[in-house]
Amino acid sequence: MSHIPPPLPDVSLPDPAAEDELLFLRQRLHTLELAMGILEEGFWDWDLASGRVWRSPGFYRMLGYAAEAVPDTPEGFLRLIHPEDRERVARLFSEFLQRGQGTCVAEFRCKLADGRYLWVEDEAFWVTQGERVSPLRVIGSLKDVHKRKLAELALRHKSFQLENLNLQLENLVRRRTRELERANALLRTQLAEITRLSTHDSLTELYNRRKFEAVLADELEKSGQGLKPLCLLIFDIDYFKRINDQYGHPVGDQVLVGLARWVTARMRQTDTFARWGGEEFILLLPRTRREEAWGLAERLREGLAAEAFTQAVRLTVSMGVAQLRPGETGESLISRADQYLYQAKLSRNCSVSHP
Ligand SMILES: Nc1nc2c(ncn2[C@@H]2O[C@H](COP(=O)(O)OP(=O)(O)OP(=O)(O)O)[C@@H](O)[C@H]2O)c(=O)[nH]1
Repeated sequence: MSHIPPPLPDVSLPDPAAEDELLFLRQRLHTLELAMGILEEGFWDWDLASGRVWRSPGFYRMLGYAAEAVPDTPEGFLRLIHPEDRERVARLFSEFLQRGQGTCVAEFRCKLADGRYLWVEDEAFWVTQGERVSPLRVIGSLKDVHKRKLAELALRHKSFQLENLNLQLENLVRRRTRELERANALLRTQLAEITRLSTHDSLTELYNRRKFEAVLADELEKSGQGLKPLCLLIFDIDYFKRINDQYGHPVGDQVLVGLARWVTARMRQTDTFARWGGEEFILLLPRTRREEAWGLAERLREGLAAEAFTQAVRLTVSMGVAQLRPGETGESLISRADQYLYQAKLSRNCSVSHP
């Protein structure tokens, strides 16, 4: 190994004890020099008085330079530090020098002889000698931390990527949740609308025939199949076709809506009002005798005839009124009221009822 120095030449001293001590010291120094030659780590020793830096063989081996290729000054080494790290390291080192004691550790990239860069860790110490208070030298070690540093950087990069992915994922989840909430709200609205349409007439917003029949079945039960009075009133607008023909279908629609609102406003809470079809409407009057139902039919008929609907449209209605007979079915009750309506239609603008 060319870097291992030969032992120092023997120098004879007159005092045998001093000679023994010198021999012992020479051997230790030689051991130290051998160790320096073997160690992988690099060592350096800066003598502040001369300004020169000594570096160990391991130092040059690590960086691949011949000893004479790196000037033996701190600046000579500073030039090998990666430009992106140089200022930081120089600042750290200068602060350390100003402190005049302690240690300083820095990690940076160092340029190798083949042009590549190696991550190293440089640790510097102040050295005082003997009784002297002011330090004379600064020494340090240089370690190859390239693999560890690359793994650390790769890990940092991965964790950065992960954080980014996490953020993207969170954003995606937030966006999807918002979309789902919107879709759910839309579905709820649509479902409510479908439910409403299954029970309501879309033009007048009254109950439709289906819902009315369900209510009728309930009320039949409640009436004890006719033991308690229950009346049904069917009415139909007279000559409604003429209104459509004269004012147009949209006005006809508005008239139907106006009539529905007008009657609804005059109903009792227990009554059920529905559009039976076309310009035909139906009213269910629980706990109501035929005479009362008849009175109501007449009041509605007269009131409607006196009312001016949209575009001052005037109309009359014909009514059929029937009270549930004991044991009678809902179908039969409707059919009877319809027959009375048919009879009313013979003269129009009147109500017909039979016991
Ligand atoms: N605008 C509008 N017209 C409707 C609607 N449903 C049914 N009609 C109309 O109602 C009219 C019913 O005509 P008809 O059955 O001849 O009865 P009418 O003209 O009222 O005569 P009578 O009932 O015999 O007095 C038709 O012209 C239908 O087009 C609706 O939702 N909107």
